[in-house]
Amino acid sequence: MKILTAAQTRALDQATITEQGLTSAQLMERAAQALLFWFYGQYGYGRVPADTLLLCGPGNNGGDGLALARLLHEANYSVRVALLPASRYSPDWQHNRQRLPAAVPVAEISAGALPAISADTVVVDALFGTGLSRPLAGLAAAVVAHLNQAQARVLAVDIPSGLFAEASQPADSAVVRARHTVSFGLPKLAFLLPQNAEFVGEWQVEDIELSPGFIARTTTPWHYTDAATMAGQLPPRPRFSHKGTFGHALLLAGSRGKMGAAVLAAGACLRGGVGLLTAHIPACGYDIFQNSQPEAMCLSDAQPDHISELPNLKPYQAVAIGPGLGQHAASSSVLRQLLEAASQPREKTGPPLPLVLDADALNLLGQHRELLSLLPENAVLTPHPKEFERLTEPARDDYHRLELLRDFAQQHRCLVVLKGAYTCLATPGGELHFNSTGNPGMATGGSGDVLTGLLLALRADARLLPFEAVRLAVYAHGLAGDLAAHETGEAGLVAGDIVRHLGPALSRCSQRAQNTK
Ligand SMILES: NC(=O)C1=CN([C@@H]2O[C@H](COP(=O)(O)OP(=O)(O)OC[C@H]3O[C@@H](n4cnc5c(N)ncnc54)[C@H](O)[C@@H]3O)[C@@H](O)[C@H]2O)[C@@H](O)CC1
Ligand SMILES: Nc1ncnc2c1ncn2[C@@H]1O[C@H](COP(=O)(O)OP(=O)(O)O)[C@@H](O)[C@H]1O
Ligand SMILES: [K+]
Repeated sequence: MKILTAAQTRALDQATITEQGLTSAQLMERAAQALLFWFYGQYGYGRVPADTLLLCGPGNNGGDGLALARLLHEANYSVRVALLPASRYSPDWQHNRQRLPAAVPVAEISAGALPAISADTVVVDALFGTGLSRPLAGLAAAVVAHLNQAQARVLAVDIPSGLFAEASQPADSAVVRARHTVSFGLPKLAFLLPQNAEFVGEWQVEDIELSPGFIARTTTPWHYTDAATMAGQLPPRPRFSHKGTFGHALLLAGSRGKMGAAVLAAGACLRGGVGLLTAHIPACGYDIFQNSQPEAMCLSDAQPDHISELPNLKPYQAVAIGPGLGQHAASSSVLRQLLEAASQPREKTGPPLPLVLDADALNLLGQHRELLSLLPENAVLTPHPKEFERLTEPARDDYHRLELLRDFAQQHRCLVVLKGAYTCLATPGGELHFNSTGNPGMATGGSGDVLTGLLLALRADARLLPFEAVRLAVYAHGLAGDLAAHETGEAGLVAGDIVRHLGPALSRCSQRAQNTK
């Protein structure tokens, strides 16, 4: 799914109207219907809130609010409307103002007459949408401050008023703190960034049949990976496949006290469908590893507590390094040797050895930035924001972090997975793909190691292109976390639960096998 700018969204609106032979008021009616269904979903038919206040601005966002007020009134909700005065109202605002039944109380807001809002009022914020051209000031800002201090349940129409759709607003600007946001057609970039969570609340996107042709023709660096994007992305395992078909992966992981990271990553790699897995681990971890992962092979390092040797890479189709590695100088030297070996072409024409770098491998890269020039094309790096900062610089805000991310992936021709809620995958071509799956239960030690193992499995599978493998791993990892949380609850979720649910998560992304019997 694409994410468009506010300007592109306006053009999409226009294209939909032209292509489908609609009036703009008819499109607005679709938006209002979607909002009405949100109310039905929340309150059912019989349990309507005692007091619903619609705050309506002068543009089409306010027009949506006016249309919704009519629909709610017709559905026997007790509604009242407060209008923000302006010198100009949009034509569809005027149309819906006229259609509002006289029985609905309408008041004009002024500094001395702000609408009454109690903690029990359900407030629809239809002040400003994607037409916001500057931070809110004056009366609009006063209304927002009044609303925010009332602590009422707020539903924002399209986007919380005062929030820019794809940039930071100046600090201390007035922005509505919504509990819910219902948007139309496509998500907005602002919804995906931690700095906006306090304003956006829970968000959802309702389909109002916006022009698919226009969306397909419109270019954007931003994408949202949802279930529809991922359907059928994992190829079926051919009937006559054998373990060589899915690649032999090498995992370099673990140190004394952190063997669990190696075990979790290995488990995820095996559940990710790899053909063969070899783990190279410090000698202290040999028994632990062999006992917990009998399906994997194990190479023991000469050093007891950390990795100091790089195995011969010839047998392997992909290598991951980092989980639980520690930052010993000898392990740092192994990382350097690995990058040097991987930056040499394997065969004359073949792609470079697929690499996945995580955790301490990233911290070591941050300490030795000269190694970045050795990264082979399409190497996968999986930093969380702190690890990413060590590779680049502190970000001013979440939008700046996205810029740094995009630049880094383009400059080093690698795939960077910036982890968190809505994990963002940056490609060498400058695209940013935000992931839709996952939950706060995954904010627990070892979740990232599981992702590394799954990435390793899918990068070893030669049937998947590098970008496809990484996007699939990120999505399936989050989905496995969601399936696990269903069983354990979020607080009770541990990383091993994610491993156990990788199989079902991948199945949901798989194509049905055809002609394989
Ligand atoms: N395809 C879509 O996305 C659809 C959008 N619709 C609605 O239309 C909205 C966009 O409507 P508009 O383009 O009319 O924009 P808005 O409703 O956001 O308002 C724009 C108006 O507010 C003024 N304005 C902007 N910033 C201001 C500020 N800081 N202080 C005071 N006034 C300010 C502008 O000069 C303009 O008059 C969407 O957010 C959505 O709610 C729906 O009606 C139908 C479908
Ligand atoms: N709130 C959240 N919502 C969705 N996914 C999350 C959330 N918190 C963490 N995750 C996921 O869990 C993983 C955590 O990785 P990481 O920070 O490396 O943890 P660790 O080092 O403990 O393994 C990442 O894939 C991240 O996207
Ligand atoms: K709004």
